[in-house]
Parts: sequence; structure tokens; C-alpha cells
Amino acid sequence: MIKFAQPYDGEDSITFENAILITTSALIVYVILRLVRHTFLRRRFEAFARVHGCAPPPAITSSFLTGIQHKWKRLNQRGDMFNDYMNRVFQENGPTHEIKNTWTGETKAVYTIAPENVKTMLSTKFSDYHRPRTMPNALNPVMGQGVFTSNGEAWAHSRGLVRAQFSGKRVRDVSKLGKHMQNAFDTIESNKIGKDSWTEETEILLVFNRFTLDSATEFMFGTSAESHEAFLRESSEMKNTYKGMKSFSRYKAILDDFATAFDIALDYVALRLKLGRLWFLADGLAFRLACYKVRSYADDYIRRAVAHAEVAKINGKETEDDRRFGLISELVESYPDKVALRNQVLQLLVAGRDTTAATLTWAFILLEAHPEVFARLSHAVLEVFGTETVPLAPVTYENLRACTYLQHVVFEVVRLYPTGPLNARKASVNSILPTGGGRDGLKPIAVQKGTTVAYNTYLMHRREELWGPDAWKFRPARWEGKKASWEYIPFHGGPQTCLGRESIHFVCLVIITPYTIHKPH
Ligand code: HEM
Repeated sequence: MIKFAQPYDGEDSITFENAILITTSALIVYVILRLVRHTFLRRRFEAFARVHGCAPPPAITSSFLTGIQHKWKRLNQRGDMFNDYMNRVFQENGPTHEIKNTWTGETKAVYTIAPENVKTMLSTKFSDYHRPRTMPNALNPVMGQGVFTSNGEAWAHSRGLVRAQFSGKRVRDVSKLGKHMQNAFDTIESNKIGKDSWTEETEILLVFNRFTLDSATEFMFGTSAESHEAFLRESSEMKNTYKGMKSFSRYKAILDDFATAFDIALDYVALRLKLGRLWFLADGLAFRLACYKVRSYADDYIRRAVAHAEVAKINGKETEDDRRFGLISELVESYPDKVALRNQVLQLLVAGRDTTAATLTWAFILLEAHPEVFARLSHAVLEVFGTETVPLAPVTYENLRACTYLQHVVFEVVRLYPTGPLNARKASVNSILPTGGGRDGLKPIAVQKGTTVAYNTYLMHRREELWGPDAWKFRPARWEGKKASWEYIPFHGGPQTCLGRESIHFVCLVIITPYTIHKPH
């Protein structure tokens, strides 16, 4: 008989058999308690659904194996996952359906492209839902808690602190963008094959990633990361970015350069988001070094802003120079905890960088593919702003808004390519969504506490029932006289609506620059 170590009093302690027996009994009790709890909660939920006249939506069953298959497909998708795959699932199962576990019959998730349901989750019954853990899990090593990843009181507190900085003059001031825009166009120019000839192929997303990083860092820290200037200085062999580098030089590049570190950190974050519950698999030295570099970059500015604020306090009067650290100058007072301030600022950087760069890239791709829209836009822009030799109006926030067709082009770009194409919320309590249940899909559906409800913004923006038979086409003219509601949520909606939505005017500005050669005033 195998025995555990003897205690000093000579008594026999727990035998191996006993240990097995105790563990097995504990496990059985645990499973029984879980089953009882589960049955009780299920019954309560079913009664709740009955009382509210709900009917279940169409269901697709999925086992552990099909779940893995689905994840694999998502990770390896090369074409357009939304057009090729998800659209078919919605066509076959209706605008609201659920995924059930094959064996247990449990609802794993509800999928919807019904504006009424989205409105309920994000606005009418906002407190019934919360952000799932996917985002914090993915972002945590780069930055901890902040407005973009928190829920409940922590979120309300964070949002309250930063909201004030996103209204009024500061975000409407487009004058600081001129230099960064010029750099973006210089980069494209620098790829020219010969004088007055076509440029070589340029990866426009990389150009806009640098443009948005430089303008966003200037907005946040008061000083631009100047990633474009660095790019323009580098030799052509160096321009191949970190991706081609071998380990040691790659790690060195991460530690040397904020822009490289930021790119690597966000590449990992994107992969962690795609992996869902297996987020922890996307990790490694490159990621950790990138997180370290990004955090210490922000810490450095915060340290300087704090020191500057203290000196200003001693001097007793505020000067223009006291605002030289950008947004962080405004926030240092409100954040006694400087790690919390760093997290918040980095979250804003992440929220604004890729979203704006991707929107700009799609705008250029769509304009290139639609010469008729391009021609009409040129006309509209020249009519409002004039040319370099005969300028009619300065490029200001107000004038950009007044150029109606330009606004329509941008609305249409983010309709077809919203940068948050797939989003989700989790039910905090048993809750009701107004539509999707029963044979006709018109009955309300009940959502059990803990269930994820995913909403597919990309496909909702392309529903023919909502947008007409040309829903998949790029047609800015559709916006004439149109006021969109919950069928259009590129910037989300309700209390958690995007704080940077005014940044769409950056997009307008960059689009018009090639036409109106004169710089913003
Ligand atoms: C074209 C540009 C942009 C698009 C399409 C966009 C889209 C979105 C979307 C869909 C959300 C909701 C995410 C969620 O809660 O699940 C969001 C939230 C947010 N966005 Fe943007 N965004 C853009 C630019 C920006 C910029 C430039 C900033 C700031 C510098 C920013 C700051 C935020 C913040 C702070 C939130 C979280 C709001 C909250 O939870 O209270 N966004 N954005």
C-alpha cells in the first residue's frame, strides 16, 4: 500500500485510496451542485421568457469540434470572411439567430444584425449588458484598465474624466495636421520612379498608420512620434519595416523605436482578439518588449508633464506653455495614479490610431475604384475651397462640415467598411431583445444572464431591407436627405458611443488635400 509521509505522532495519515475517495466525492458533489444551480437558473430563465412572451430565434448547433473548426477558419481566412462566410450564415438563419451546443442544448451566443436589438443593448437597456472580457484580455499587457476596456462604475469614472477633452476647440482644430499630411504625401512622392512619373506601389495603410500615429501622439503628448520623418530619412533597405528582421535586430528595433513597438504590440493585440478565449497563445518576447517600450514612452511624457505642472503650481500662474504636453497636461490633475493615467492615454491612442488609418485607406481605395464619385467630389471640393491660386474658403472644421458631398463620401466609406465590423456585449442579467423570435422572427427573444450577443455591424450596414437593393454598392449620393438611425453605427451608439467620432473630419481633410493644395489655416 502506498502511504503519504508519516506525521510525527506516528498516527497513519490519509491513505492514497482515501485521498482518491475524498477527491472523487468532492468532484461529484461539485458537479451535482453545478447541475442543481444550472437547472434552477434555467427554469427561472424559462419562466422569465414565458412571462415576457418571448420565443427562441432560429438555432444552429455547434460542438466543441465545430467551434475549433470555426476558429481555425477565422484565423486562416484570406478572402473576405464577412462576404464569403458570415453573410451566408445570416442569409440561411435570419437576421437574429443563436448558436447552441450540440450536446447540452445550451445557447453559446446570439448573433444579430437587427437595429432594434442593437439599440436595446447599447442604449435602451444599456445596464443589462456589459463588454465581454475579450478586449481587456487582449490589451492588458500593453495597457491596463481604461475607458475602452472597463465596465460599470470604473468605465463611467474613466469616461467622465476624458469626455471633456473631446469636446470643443481641441478636437476641431485641424490646423496642426498640415505637417503630418505633408509628410504622408511626401512618402508617396518619395516612391516616384522618375520625375513627373507614376510612383511605385506604396502600401497606403502603412503611410496612414504613420500619419495617424504622428498626429495622435502630438494630440496626446504634445510632441509627435515623428514616425514619418524617420521613415523619410531611412534608406530604402530599411523601409521594409521590422517584419523582415531576424530576432536580435528585431528586438533592438522594438526597444529603439516607439512606432515599431506600437505596431508590434497592436499586431499581437489583433491576433489575441481573433483567438478569443485562447488569447493567451499570442504572446512572446517580441510582444512583451513592445509593451514595455510603449508603456515607458508614455511614462516618460507623463513624468515630464507632472514635473512641469508642479513648477507651474509653485509659480502660481498658468501660461500657454503649461499645455505643451497635449492631452496629458489636461489630465495630470485628475489622475493621482500615474499608471492609471498612462493606461488611459494609451487606450485613447489605440482607439484612435488604426480606426482612422483604416478608414482613410478604404476611402482612397473606394475613390480609386469609383472615378464617377471621384469626379463629383473634386467638383464639390473645388467649389467650396477653391484652388491654390484662387482660394475660396480656408480649410477649417466648419467648412469641412459644410462641404456636403465630402461628408457623404465619408459616411459611405464607414458604412461599407466600419472599423469595428464585429462587436459583442454580454448579458449581466436575464434580458429581452425586441425581435428575432418565433417562426416569423418578430417575437421578442430572451437572453440568459452570461450569454454573449454579437452584432455584426459590417453586415447590418449592408442589409438590403434597410439600405435598398444597392446596399453593397459605394454610392455616397444615397445620403442626400437621409438621416440614419440605429441601422448605422460606425461609431457605436448610446452611452458608450465613440469619443473620437469628430476625428472623421481628419479623414475629410486628408481626402481633400490633393485637390486643394493650400494648407489648413
Ligand atoms: C474613423 C475613426 C473611428 C471609428 C470608426 C471609431 C469607432 C469606435 C467604435 C465602434 C467604438 C465602440 C467600441 C465598443 O465599445 O465596443 C468606439 C469607442 C471609442 N472610441 Fe472610437 N472610433 C474612431 C476614432 C476614434 C478616435 C480618433 C478616438 C480618440 C482619440 C476614439 C476614441 C474612442 C473611445 C475612448 C471609445 C470608448 C468609449 C466608451 O467606451 O465610453 N475613437 N470607437
